[in-house]
Amino acid sequence: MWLMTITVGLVTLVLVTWLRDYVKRWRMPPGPFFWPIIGNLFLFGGQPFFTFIELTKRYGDVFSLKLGMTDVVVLNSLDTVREALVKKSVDFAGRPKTLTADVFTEGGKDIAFTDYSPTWKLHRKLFHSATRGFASGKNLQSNVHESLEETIAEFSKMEGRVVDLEEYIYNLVYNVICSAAFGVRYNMDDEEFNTLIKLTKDTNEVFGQGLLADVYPLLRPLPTPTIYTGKKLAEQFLGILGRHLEHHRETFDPSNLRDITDHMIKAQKDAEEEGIYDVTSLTDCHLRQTIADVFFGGTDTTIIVIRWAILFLAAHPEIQEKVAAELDSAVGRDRLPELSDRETTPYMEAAIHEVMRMGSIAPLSIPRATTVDTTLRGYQIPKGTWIMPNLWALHHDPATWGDPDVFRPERFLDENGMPVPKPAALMPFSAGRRACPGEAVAKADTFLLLGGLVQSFRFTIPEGEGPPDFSPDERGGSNFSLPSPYKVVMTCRK
Ligand code: HEM
Repeated sequence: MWLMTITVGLVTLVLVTWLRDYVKRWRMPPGPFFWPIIGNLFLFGGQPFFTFIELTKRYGDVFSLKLGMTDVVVLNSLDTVREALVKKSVDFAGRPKTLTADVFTEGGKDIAFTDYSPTWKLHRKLFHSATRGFASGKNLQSNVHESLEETIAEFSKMEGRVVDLEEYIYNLVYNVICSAAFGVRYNMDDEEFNTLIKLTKDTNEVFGQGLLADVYPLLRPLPTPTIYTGKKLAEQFLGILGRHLEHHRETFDPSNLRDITDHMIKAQKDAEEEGIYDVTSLTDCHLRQTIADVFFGGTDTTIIVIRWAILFLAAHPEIQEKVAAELDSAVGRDRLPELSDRETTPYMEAAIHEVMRMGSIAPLSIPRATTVDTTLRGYQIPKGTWIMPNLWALHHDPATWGDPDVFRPERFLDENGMPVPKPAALMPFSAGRRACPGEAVAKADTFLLLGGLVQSFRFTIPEGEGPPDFSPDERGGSNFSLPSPYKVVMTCRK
């Protein structure tokens, strides 16, 4: 009898919640039918940025879905993204509160996954000034050059062979990020280097697609093996970062800021001296979390950009030749490209824009959440609704780009080969209050790495292979648009 009562009670609760959600939906953007409990879960599988484009045909450029029992609003056009992220930037500046984020951010002490709050604002401000300072300083360039020289030597040994460069690019970029974050450049066989790489890859594997408890918060108290593994991974990773932070504090010299950690310590000290901040939000735990953001925000993204770039250039030899010829005339062949060369290499910059547009590395950005009850296009959006900007849709909209599936850097240049103002619809780093604060570092790294590689090698598709497939690999899921595994042949240009 009691089993029957519990079952009837639960079914009634589920139906009442479902009906209440349906009533709430009347004033929200339209969307497809959703089931009790699972909602539209199946529409989020695979590569949902494609599914969402299909859904715009029926529901328009802004629509509502249910991810389990969580409300999600998807933005599929420049207009809706700008209205939400730029015009109503505070209303849309939150992040969903998820168990995945809590496990890795020691309860929300980082920047990327923390909700909109005074502490987030403070840390973001410090991070922004630290990364800007680092991106314009001389250390970034010399760090990249050192790592690049090693990789160029290694690539030279593989001249003429058919190779998959994924692992090499991963190690190259990871090393560049390590030296940006805490000034250490590792040998490829260094134990700590390989531990860091393994921890990052394991973390992405275990948590890449999030936990069920993220969309069913009632499951949060359940101690699952995945959460246990995640906590262990986070502990080990943060332990290494913590030791580097400690060493930086002991050896800190304000007249020689070596890396982002030093820039952060300096920004922290300045903030303390100004005395206007709550020092309880300036702990080493926060700082360690910020450094972790550099890893999780900067590695995969930059690796994917370089991998897309090599694939697009190998598949378009005439464009690769133009990039190389411009580097030859602006830089020559006796030194690696430097940041000051960016001003005299507009074609290279245009090619990087085009890689970021066609590749759309973070196709759904990082989900936002509304901080208050708000409106969009006259529809109501309740506080706490998850917001997904479909950057892939913006970057592949035929109405904006004409021929979105063609790799054509010229679209960012005028008839004299000079840069045109950056189109508003190009936003690989998103927009508004939470737009990527690592943009300056990412652009500097990409220019130096790609410039050095194209200056040194000609990349070609192996003989006998047809044109490569540019559709993103399914392994990237909803988080990343990454190229499918591919091989190239390298010929030395020097
Ligand atoms: C090509 C490389 C990169 C791409 C395409 C990229 C893209 C993005 C995107 C789309 C977001 C979400 C912004 C939003 O919610 O509106 C983001 C956030 C973020 N990125 Fe990047 N990123 C890149 C490189 C980097 C690098 C190198 C760093 C660190 C040095 C970094 C650190 C962060 C952080 C900390 C956030 C969270 C910002 C916040 O929540 O306030 N990113 N990035």
